[in-house]
Amino acid sequence: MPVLNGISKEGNTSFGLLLLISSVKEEGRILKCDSGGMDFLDSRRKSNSAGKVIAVAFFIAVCIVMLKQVYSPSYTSPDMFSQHELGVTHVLVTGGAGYIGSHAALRLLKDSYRVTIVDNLSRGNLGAVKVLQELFPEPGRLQFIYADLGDAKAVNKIFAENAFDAVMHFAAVAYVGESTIEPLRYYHNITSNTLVVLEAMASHNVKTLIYSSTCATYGEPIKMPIREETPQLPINPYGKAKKMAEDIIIDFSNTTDMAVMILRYFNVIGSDPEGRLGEAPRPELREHGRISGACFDAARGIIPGLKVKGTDYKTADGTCVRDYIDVTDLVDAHVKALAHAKPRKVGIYNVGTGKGRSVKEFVDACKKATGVDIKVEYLDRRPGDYAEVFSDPSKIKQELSWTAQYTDLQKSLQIAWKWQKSHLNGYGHS
Ligand SMILES: O=c1ccn([C@@H]2O[C@H](COP(=O)(O)OP(=O)(O)O[C@H]3OC[C@@H](O)[C@H](O)[C@H]3O)[C@@H](O)[C@H]2O)c(=O)[nH]1
Repeated sequence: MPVLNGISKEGNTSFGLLLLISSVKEEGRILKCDSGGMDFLDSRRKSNSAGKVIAVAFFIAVCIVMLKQVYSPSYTSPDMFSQHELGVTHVLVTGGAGYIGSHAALRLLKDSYRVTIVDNLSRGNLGAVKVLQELFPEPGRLQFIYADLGDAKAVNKIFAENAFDAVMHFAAVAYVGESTIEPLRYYHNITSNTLVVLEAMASHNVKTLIYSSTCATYGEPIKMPIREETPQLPINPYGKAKKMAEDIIIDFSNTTDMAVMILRYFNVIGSDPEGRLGEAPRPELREHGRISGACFDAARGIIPGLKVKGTDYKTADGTCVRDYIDVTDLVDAHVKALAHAKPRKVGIYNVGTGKGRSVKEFVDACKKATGVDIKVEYLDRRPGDYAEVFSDPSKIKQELSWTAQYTDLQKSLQIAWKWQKSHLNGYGHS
């Protein structure tokens, strides 16, 4: 139960009752009281029948409270968010407890937006939300809602209770390797959940969407660098699910006056330069993890070494080439996209540095940034990987006046390393 462990570790009292929930499914509805709750009933049953009635009543009351907790904002009253405030944009950040979503929420809050985070905490961290809450405690700035986007009823309720001006839709599973093993999880979580978000937006008249897409939608183009017009021919379920979500968004937006921005991220690295947030992937998903997480885990001695997956690609040194974009630059692109979003328009932008670096180069930069001589093991290719992708970011530069500022890979890794070193258990224990 990763979610509940995460909650208990955070020691958040407002979530105390959720500890009775025994199963939280990533893409499903929640709620089934666990054996702990039933044992509690059993012991009452033995004593007397009056006790039994009280116990049952108590049990039902606990369940009702739990349901209320789950479907209500957990930090701030929804009333404060139910009205548009003149001149203040209220952004729904799905997946705002995750790595990129939390950095985006921080930037939006710094820029005086009101933010509602919706997250099912399956991959994100309540600890990241708590950091944001401590930074922005004023009423009406930030609320957190624990909910799953696969639950259309819950999503509709959230939209009905809040007056959103825009949606930044980050929430998604995002491991290429995992997507080849569990494709249905990816189509559900990425494609059908996007449908749920779009339907809720349509029902509640929310007209601006910034969508997190990926370079994985291009697959393995013959010509580099990748432009937005480069044909999208994804080769793994992750890329395909994101491409389908893009298609659905575009088709739907053509029938409405929605303002849509689709950002195709390249490989995101780094963390908040002020050290407040970082990348904290779930340890149990380590085998699917991204290169940055693996490098840091190896540098911290959490894993014995880094496994480089594939050395026989047709690239200069035989390892895959990627375009590493710092998360601070990425969230800046989101804020610019939000500012430039126009009704009846779909803007599609690559978000990358324009420079490709091999996995071997990445590992060298990571060794220098951490000062650790990371042990490296060379393995076979990982299913779903493409040899080389890097962006042509000229469209976003021209149209949104955005360019990557953090182009020194080692420096970005150094910033991230600082957070990693001081958060050995991610957001669990510092
Ligand atoms: O432990 C590892 C992890 C990764 N790698 C390699 O490092 C390269 C980059 O892999 P990552 O998993 O970090 O990133 P990917 O390129 O697969 O996808 C990433 O970028 C696009 C985003 O939209 C995706 O969400 C993100 O996962 C690949 O060649 C991969 O095989 C290793 O050699 N060892």
